[in-house]
Amino acid sequence: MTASNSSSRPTVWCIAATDSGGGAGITADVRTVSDLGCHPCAVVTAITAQNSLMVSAVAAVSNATLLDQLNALLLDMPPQAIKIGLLASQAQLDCLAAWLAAHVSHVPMVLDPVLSASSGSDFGRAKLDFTPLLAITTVFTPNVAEVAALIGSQCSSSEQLIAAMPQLLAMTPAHLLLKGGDIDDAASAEDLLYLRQPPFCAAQHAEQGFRLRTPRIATGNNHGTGCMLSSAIAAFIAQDWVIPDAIVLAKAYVQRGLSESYQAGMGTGALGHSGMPQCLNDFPQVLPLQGSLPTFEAHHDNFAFVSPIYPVVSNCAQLTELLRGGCLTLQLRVKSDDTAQLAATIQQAITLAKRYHAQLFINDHWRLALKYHAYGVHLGQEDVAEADIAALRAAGIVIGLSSHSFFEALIALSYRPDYLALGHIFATTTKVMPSLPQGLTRLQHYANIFASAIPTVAIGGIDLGNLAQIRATGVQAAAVVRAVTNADDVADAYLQLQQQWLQGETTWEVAYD
Ligand SMILES: Cc1ncc(COP(=O)(O)OP(=O)(O)O)c(N)n1
Ligand SMILES: Cc1nc(C(=O)O)sc1CCOP(=O)(O)O
Ligand SMILES: [Mg+2]
Repeated sequence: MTASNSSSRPTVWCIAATDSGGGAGITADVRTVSDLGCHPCAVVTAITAQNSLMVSAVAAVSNATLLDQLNALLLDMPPQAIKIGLLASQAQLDCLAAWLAAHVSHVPMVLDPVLSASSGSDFGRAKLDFTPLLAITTVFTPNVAEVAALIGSQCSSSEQLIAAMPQLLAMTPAHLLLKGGDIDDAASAEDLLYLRQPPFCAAQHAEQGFRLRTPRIATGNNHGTGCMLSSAIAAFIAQDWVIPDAIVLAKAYVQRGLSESYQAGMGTGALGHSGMPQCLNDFPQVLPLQGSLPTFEAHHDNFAFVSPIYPVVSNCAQLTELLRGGCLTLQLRVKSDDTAQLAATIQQAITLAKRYHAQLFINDHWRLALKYHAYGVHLGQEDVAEADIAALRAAGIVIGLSSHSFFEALIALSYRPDYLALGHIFATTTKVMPSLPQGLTRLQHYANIFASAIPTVAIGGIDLGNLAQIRATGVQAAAVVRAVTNADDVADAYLQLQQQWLQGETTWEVAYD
């Protein structure tokens, strides 16, 4: 057995107060960060005397002691992400903000303002001015009571949280995660997310609000939920998940923590810590902030890829060769502004595919797919919001949707597609991608979580050399462009890939990047 490589654990600084009761504060942060595979460093801002029933004292550390801790860490253990929790005074907040701005302003910071705890404790900090910290914050996570204190008016409903957003956005360049768990709703809990433009994410989700909805877990043991959420976000950011993914993964982690919460003391008990989220049901639904999704008929429960190798081509000549070669799952992806030519090509392709009873997906052009009665459409995140999904459903057209992150996959699932594409796995020259290649380790996470709920297909940089590893993750299909279209004989290239996939069922093991 080999020891795990300590350098593979990113460092997360937790700047927060102790909780003598063990369920919240820096105790919860350190457990969370460690449980999620990062190394936690603990910078104590105050020592609290508390149990599961009450907070009886908060003793601030001096600014000198705070700076001693930070300077010691900076010398030896620079952070990949920082979580900031309870701060004891305005002087401490100002001192911390100045130090962070001077030394680590490039590091992503998650700020949980901790003015009011989910256990009901009020730390008496309602008058803190967070302005200096908010200028350098990456993700800001106030709850409803904290939003009320920040904007100086009543806030106890989702509508009031939405109304508060412009005022909060004016205070900070951070992404906002407004926690609605304390809003009175028996069935579900809903946080509101406002995304700026996160790095390595497509622009279509930037500067927009979303509802992150989870079923409410019936437990009174929720001490430290805000601490756990913010430190989990920091841990996932430190592991290079894009910010929307860090947020939905952290939400899933807290949801599981609530499911596995336990009584500790006579009052508000503590949360379970159960590692990387594994269960789709723990993830929030990602819904638009305004309006609602149209209600769709159920997706085609029995859709399956006939061919696990799914070539994506741009013309009818290659489509014909593939159909003759026995390929029964294909996509026509034509990027052209010539509308007459486009319509003719799509109509011809649909007619051809029907002759072979093939599953032909039309990329992007859902109106033409409807008009010419295609078997299926493949839509990107930018297409799906404006596509008439209800009309496609009513016409019996099978729908595949793209995703490039957990966040996008959750958006896609809210449209109830028939399959989910996971991209891009390896580097590709076929198209310019805003996202980074996901790699096999991440594909394995996606497959673990999504592949049992919906057929999945991996795409991006897949060829004969890496197909076996893709197959081993458990996705149901691999979509390929260049591996087929650049071959002299496209049908032969397809057959080799198909053969490799079918052979690989028992003989290959995944080797992670
Ligand atoms: C199987 C499959 N997966 C993903 C894509 C990408 O679709 P989209 O996001 O719509 O991007 P474009 O293909 O339109 O550039 C796909 N085409 N097929
Ligand atoms: C069209 C497309 N969509 C992607 C996604 O990630 O959504 S990657 C991609 C190109 C895949 O081409 P190749 O197999 O030549 O790398
Ligand atoms: Mg598209």
